[in-house]
Amino acid sequence: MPRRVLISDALSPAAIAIFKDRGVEVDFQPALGKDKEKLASIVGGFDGLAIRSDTKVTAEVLEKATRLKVIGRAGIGVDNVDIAAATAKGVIVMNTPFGNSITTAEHAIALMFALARQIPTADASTQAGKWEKKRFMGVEITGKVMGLIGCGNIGSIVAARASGLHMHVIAYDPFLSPERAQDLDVEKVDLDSLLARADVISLHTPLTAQTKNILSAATLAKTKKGVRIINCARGGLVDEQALRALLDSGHVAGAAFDVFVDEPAKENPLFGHPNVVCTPHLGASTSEAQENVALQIAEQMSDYLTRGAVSNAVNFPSITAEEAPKLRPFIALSEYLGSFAGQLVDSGVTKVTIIYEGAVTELKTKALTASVIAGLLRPMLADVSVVSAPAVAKERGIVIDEVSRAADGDYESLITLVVETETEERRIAGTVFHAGKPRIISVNTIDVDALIAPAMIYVSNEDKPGFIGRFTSMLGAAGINIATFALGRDREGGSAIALVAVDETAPETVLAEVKRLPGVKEVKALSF
Ligand SMILES: NC(=O)C1=CN([C@@H]2O[C@H](COP(=O)(O)OP(=O)(O)OC[C@H]3O[C@@H](n4cnc5c(N)ncnc54)[C@H](O)[C@@H]3O)[C@@H](O)[C@H]2O)C=CC1
Ligand SMILES: O=C(O)C(=O)COP(=O)(O)O
Repeated sequence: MPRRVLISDALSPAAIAIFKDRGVEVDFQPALGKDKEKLASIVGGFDGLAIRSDTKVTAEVLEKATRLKVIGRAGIGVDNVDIAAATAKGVIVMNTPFGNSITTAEHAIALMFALARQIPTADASTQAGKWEKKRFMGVEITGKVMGLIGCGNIGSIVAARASGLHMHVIAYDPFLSPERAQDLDVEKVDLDSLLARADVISLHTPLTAQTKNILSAATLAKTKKGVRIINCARGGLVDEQALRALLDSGHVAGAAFDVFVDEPAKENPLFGHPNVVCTPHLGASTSEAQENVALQIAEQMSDYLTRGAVSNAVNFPSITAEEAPKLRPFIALSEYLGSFAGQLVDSGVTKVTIIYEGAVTELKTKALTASVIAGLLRPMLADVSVVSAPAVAKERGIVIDEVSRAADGDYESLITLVVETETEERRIAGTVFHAGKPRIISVNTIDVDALIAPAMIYVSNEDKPGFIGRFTSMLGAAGINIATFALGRDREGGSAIALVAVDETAPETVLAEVKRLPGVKEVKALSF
């Protein structure tokens, strides 16, 4: 069935051609994002949803998105997507982290000049025929201190532009390394010194619990008199009421805002002040940036939907189109290992250790770990997916440990899964042979060689003569056909296991009969 993508925001039409070229059907409804009800009513028919900031992908929308596999944000901020709800549903959320950063940095600089020379009000006054030359006394930018809150992609471009304008750039960003600060010719400072020293403050962080109201009444009070404040990042970083009060008192000389707590902003505490310049979330709105982000998101989404490649996902590790086919059999193996263990354990899982050995360590083991966890949880939680599994496991307090080491046995690649519960430990290992078929090669340290089949029976027993004959006769008598039969034991007369692929699922009554055979310790029907 062809993949279908809904574009619910004003993306550049360049995206449509890319989707079509890659064999993905597109429904382009650029105004749909503003209509939550309509979006929810049709989203169920699509595998992909391409958006900008107008579309709010809430838990309610996701609830209806039964077929959705990927949300693509043509831009940077994904705060309009309920990532936790998307992850819980196994939906990949990807963005284009660089496509509009230059454009947004340029908007911050444009706003700085608009404030410094009062260009919007001077323009309005001049065109009204007033010629108020004396009213519009500006300030020079050269030699002033630019204080950046957040110095990531956009902040660092603003830093370079500001340095080019002969400003002294200081930055508050706890994640900015001293080496990177030096490369950028930026002085790394703490928030209080930035507030005390900056003539212009420009915000470039995402909106998080830590950054919400980072400029609050208390922090704004520590700013230098005459400061100018620019927000091209996200509404909510600045307390709008508190800023208005300081504009009114004359402490803050000007504010230029592109983003607001409530968008679209029809009313706002900042509106109407003579020293405020506002734009309607235009930071990313240049033809160059829009072309960039539309092309990029269409490529990324098509690559995922048609080839399994994941790039720039905020809730899943990246996988290139070249890696995807190599990874696929190992993803299947990982899910089988997890599912096998999940079907064997009887009590709550507390810890999962996944040991990767040999060539498989070169692959994206994060994706494999996610697959193991999805397989492990699926017998207990119906709709867990590779995307949602790590978050679900974390929520349940399951400790996940990943170990990678060189091969030291017969296999080029080996994955061993150790699952601990309050009462037991299970250890299952598997590999992928050249033909790409996953195989189980040991269970609880007993060697075996079994291909995985949709229906299997697992038996652990004492290694005593007569068991196999009785067991297979029992299956025969119940009309259960054996497809393959794999055996293993630790030593003669010790512990043994049987992994039997059968043509149909063995009923409980038959399993109970097998359990009563002498020497049988455990019997389970497995389905994959
Ligand atoms: N107005 C518009 O149209 C646009 C707005 N944006 C917004 O700009 C913001 C920044 O984007 P990028 O630079 O691409 O993101 P980025 O992730 O590259 O940089 C963000 C920086 O903020 C820093 N940071 C995080 N928490 C912090 C904290 N508590 N205090 C100080 N610094 C902190 C991070 O360490 C990072 O260096 C995002 O919110 C994005 O959504 C992006 C594009 C267009
Ligand atoms: O990329 C971002 O984070 C933006 O805020 C740009 O938003 P937009 O795509 O213009 O609605």
